[in-house]
Amino acid sequence: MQTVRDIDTLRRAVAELRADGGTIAFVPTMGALHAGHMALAAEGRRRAKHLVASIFVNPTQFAPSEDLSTYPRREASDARMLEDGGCDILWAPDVAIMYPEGHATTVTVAGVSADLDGAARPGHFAGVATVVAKLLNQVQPDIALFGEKDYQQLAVIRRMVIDLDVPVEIVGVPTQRDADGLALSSRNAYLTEEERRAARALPRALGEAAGAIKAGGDVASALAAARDKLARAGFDPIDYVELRDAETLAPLDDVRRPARLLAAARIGRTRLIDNLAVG
Ligand SMILES: Nc1ncnc2c1ncn2[C@@H]1O[C@H](COP(=O)(O)OP(=O)(O)OP(=O)(O)O)[C@@H](O)[C@H]1O
Ligand SMILES: CC(C)(CO)[C@@H](O)C(=O)[O-]
Ligand code: BAL
Repeated sequence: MQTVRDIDTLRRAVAELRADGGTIAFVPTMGALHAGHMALAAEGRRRAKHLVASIFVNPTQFAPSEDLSTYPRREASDARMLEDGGCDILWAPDVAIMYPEGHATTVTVAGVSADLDGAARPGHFAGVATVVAKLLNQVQPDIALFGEKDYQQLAVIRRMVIDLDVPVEIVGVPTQRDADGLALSSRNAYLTEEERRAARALPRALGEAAGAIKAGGDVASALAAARDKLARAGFDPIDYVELRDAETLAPLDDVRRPARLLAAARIGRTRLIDNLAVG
């Protein structure tokens, strides 16, 4: 695996892969890799001949009050994991390469970015959409893989790629979970042992709400019960627990269309998100 830190070298390395024939899969990450990221890499390898991954902790998607300065960084062990996962190129630019002096363009995706995490983290999805647009232009892959764990992010990127006519196929990969159901996330590393135990309530609350809704129960009561369970487990604040259209993320109060339960809540200093298909 070749680790690349500037755009000219990246373009040459990608051209060499192209010359070898076959398709290129791309997995963008912020590093601190775990089995969730490696599931994206494995799916990329299944679908394409070559694999490119990026590690870039993108400052523009963090609000000033967020955890940019403490976000886990461990590039050496990440690189070993990617190499073992069959990655050909690790694209690891620094901030001055991604956002050189004079950089002035922002991509905003209206509608699907507006609420949920868009409301809780103002500016977050503009930061994500801008850096993903840049990463896709830099790497120019055939397919790019994103986790369903960040479900709204996946919906924003799908919309952006359609709207900007980006010639790439976006592939969503199911959420990888620990044995007790908690979605794998780099931010789980912030949890104390006690918080980690309490955090199980998040997938369980969503599972119970999904079960109740599928059984024909009242949606508002199922969401209220989920919020209640999270509060009893010590989550505070609970940013949202919502039932949404699985594609547009528009609010829903029944499951006549494919629906998704989405939640975000804080336990101690750690904000966790999760989501589940309903029906
Ligand atoms: N548990 C998971 N299952 C599947 N995909 C995942 C999982 N966790 C992260 N991903 C995906 O990996 C990609 C990179 O995510 P990122 O580097 O932000 O990791 P993360 O664990 O989500 O970190 P964070 O704690 O910041 O949310 C994204 O497409 C994300 O959806
Ligand atoms: C897609 C992404 C790499 C953009 O910075 C990030 O939001 C992430 O890791 O999910
Ligand atoms: N996992 C999405 C990136 C973020 O939370 O900033």
